[in-house]
Amino acid sequence: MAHRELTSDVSDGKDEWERKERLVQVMSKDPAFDKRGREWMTRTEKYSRGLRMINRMYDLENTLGWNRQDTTVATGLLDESLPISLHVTAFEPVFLLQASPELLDRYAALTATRGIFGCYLQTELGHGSNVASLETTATYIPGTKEFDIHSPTLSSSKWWIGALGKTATHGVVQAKLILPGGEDMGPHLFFVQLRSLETHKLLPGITAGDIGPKAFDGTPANDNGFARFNHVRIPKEHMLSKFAQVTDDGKYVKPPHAKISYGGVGVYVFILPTSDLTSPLFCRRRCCISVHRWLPPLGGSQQETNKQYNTAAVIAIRYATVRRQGTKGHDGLEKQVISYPSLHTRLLPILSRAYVYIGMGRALSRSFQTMAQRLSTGDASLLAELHAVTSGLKVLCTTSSVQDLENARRSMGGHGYGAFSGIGKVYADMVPSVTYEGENFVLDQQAVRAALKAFKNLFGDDGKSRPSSSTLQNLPPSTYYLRLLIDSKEPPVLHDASNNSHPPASSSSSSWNDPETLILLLEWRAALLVHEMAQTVEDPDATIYQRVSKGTTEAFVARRVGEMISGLRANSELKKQDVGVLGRLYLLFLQTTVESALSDLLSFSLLRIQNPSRIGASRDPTRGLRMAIAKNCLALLPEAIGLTDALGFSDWELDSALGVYDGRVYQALWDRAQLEPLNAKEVPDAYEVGHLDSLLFARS
Ligand SMILES: Cc1cc2nc3c(=O)[nH]c(=O)nc-3n(C[C@H](O)[C@H](O)[C@H](O)COP(=O)(O)OP(=O)(O)OC[C@H]3O[C@@H](n4cnc5c(N)ncnc54)[C@H](O)[C@@H]3O)c2cc1C
Repeated sequence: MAHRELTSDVSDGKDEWERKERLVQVMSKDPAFDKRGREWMTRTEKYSRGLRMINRMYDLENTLGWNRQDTTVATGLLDESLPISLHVTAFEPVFLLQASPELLDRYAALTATRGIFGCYLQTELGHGSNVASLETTATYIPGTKEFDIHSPTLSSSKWWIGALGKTATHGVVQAKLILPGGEDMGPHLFFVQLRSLETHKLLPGITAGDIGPKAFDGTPANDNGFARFNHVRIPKEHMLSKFAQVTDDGKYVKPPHAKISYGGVGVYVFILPTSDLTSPLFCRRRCCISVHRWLPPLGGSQQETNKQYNTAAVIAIRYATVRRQGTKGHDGLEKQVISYPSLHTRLLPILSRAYVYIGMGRALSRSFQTMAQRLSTGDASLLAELHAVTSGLKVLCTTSSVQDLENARRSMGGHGYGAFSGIGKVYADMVPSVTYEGENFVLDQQAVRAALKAFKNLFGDDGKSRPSSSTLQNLPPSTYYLRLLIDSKEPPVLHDASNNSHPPASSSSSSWNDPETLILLLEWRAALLVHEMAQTVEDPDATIYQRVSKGTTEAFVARRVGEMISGLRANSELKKQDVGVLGRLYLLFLQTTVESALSDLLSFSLLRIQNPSRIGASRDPTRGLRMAIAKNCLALLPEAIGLTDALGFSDWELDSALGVYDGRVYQALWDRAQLEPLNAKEVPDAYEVGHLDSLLFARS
């Protein structure tokens, strides 16, 4: 595989690839970004190191003349969650898009130059997903034209807020707006100064700090924090009032549209009236930010995001290729562990997902651009579609990446458990992604709600209406699968899954290698799941929400993968051989997605038992699929290293003894173990002070 051409393709073009190479050259040699020895640092040292890295990055921006995109990519190259990311991805966009012109005049420039450093304070000790029940209050006082920000209870303490613990000087606070007459208008956003710009001390009335270490010691350089407000006064202008406002005498001014939404560059912020806080729309801002982080090219390049996912594939496949274990062959060498089917059938699907999510990011990026253009002309018609898509994708991407990281780690045996494998740290940092920016099980409900709404729009509340042909033609990508439920002759009859006219799959081996068959199967599964949900919505079974969310999102993704496969043929930048390899990889994605959907496919009788009357033959209707996966993995095996190299990681970025480019993993492990502080002294201090001494003595 000619991975250089592919690298450029994966990196969103040659220019992006060259940008990344240029930045890696600089950063990997700069002592500020030296990763050696960080395993031994305390939490406090890691936090300080994080701040040093941010400072150095902006020094480099100035001295080397980096543009904003260079700095964004450089930030993405750092494999650490740093307080700056909250300033850039959460605080700044919300502030810029929702602050009044007067507030922008005073603070926009300071925000851009980090004269002030922000965080986003929504979650409280007592409430996360249920934003409508947040307790922090912002009471308007007409006499002084101020808001009084107050935390009335312990459970109203802001909690989990990234960069709040020790770093941020300002924050956007989500608080219930209380009018002078005591009327509660529900959560609104307020711009609050937290710390002095001279001394960095907390302002009067504010109690704040770091919430402490996180599970698996994840994101140690990020100071997720708590805060309580004791009647803190802020000027009236500090309400983020581009849309909803309060008049000087304390009257509420509603946003101009019932569900006003606003799109910005890179991150999309959606503002809703308070009555909508629990509606599906409320989640938009959060899930779109998630997708921004999770689907690579949305921010402009592959380097800045999602590399955690790709990291798992690269490290595990490189290691499995050099690791030998088992009986010796004719060449006198033990087998490469990647040659074991139980290993490569685990790892190659991870690689296929890494590639597919890069392509998905690109597709979604284009959709966001279209939406932004339409929004600028007042056309909000794409919002609901993108909301549906991003809700489901956030769940799908984060859930699968966390699982894949752990699978990749386990594939490396004992060495996978060592910190030097590089995967444990990534896992620890990534595992909360299933919780923040929309808890996945809560977001499932958003995806389901959107699917049910589309179903009802087509078939009516009773499921008996017949959609017009123009409605069908205009089905958006997120619900394209619903077309399958239409019987053109006898409207609105839904196909019976046992009807011979469908489903599309016969289980011959060729059909399992046909992308269109696999896509259709996934679309049928989505359509039947949504139909099932619509019939049983009053009495849902234990897992229907998760299955509908997953099923509909996977149908959407599968159709996009079909487009990626067609697009390969038209891609003149790629060599013919690479087109073939990528086609196989995408096919593997579809095959393994179908395999993971088998319980649904079998539930809906979408697969028929083979040779029902023949004794001695396989009766398993899924065997053909699993055989096709096994063969496809074998065919891809020689390409695995080329495909991982094409993801374009340097050793500095990976920071993994097991994933080193030259394959000298034992040397790398050995060298790193020598750095262990316990090894600094032949006889440890514990012996000198008597602990070890008495332990050994007791044994003898
Ligand atoms: C690393 C990290 C960084 C974060 N950074 C920030 C930040 O910068 N700013 C900020 O404001 N917040 C931040 N958060 C908080 C985050 O947004 C919340 O944790 C998240 O919204 C989930 O809320 P919760 O933790 O209260 O969980 P809960 O809402 O209490 O959920 C607990 C369980 O209940 C289930 N559940 C809840 N509601 C429903 C429902 N309606 N239906 C079915 N099941 C339900 C959930 O699925 C979950 O299993 C961060 C969190 C983490 C872990």
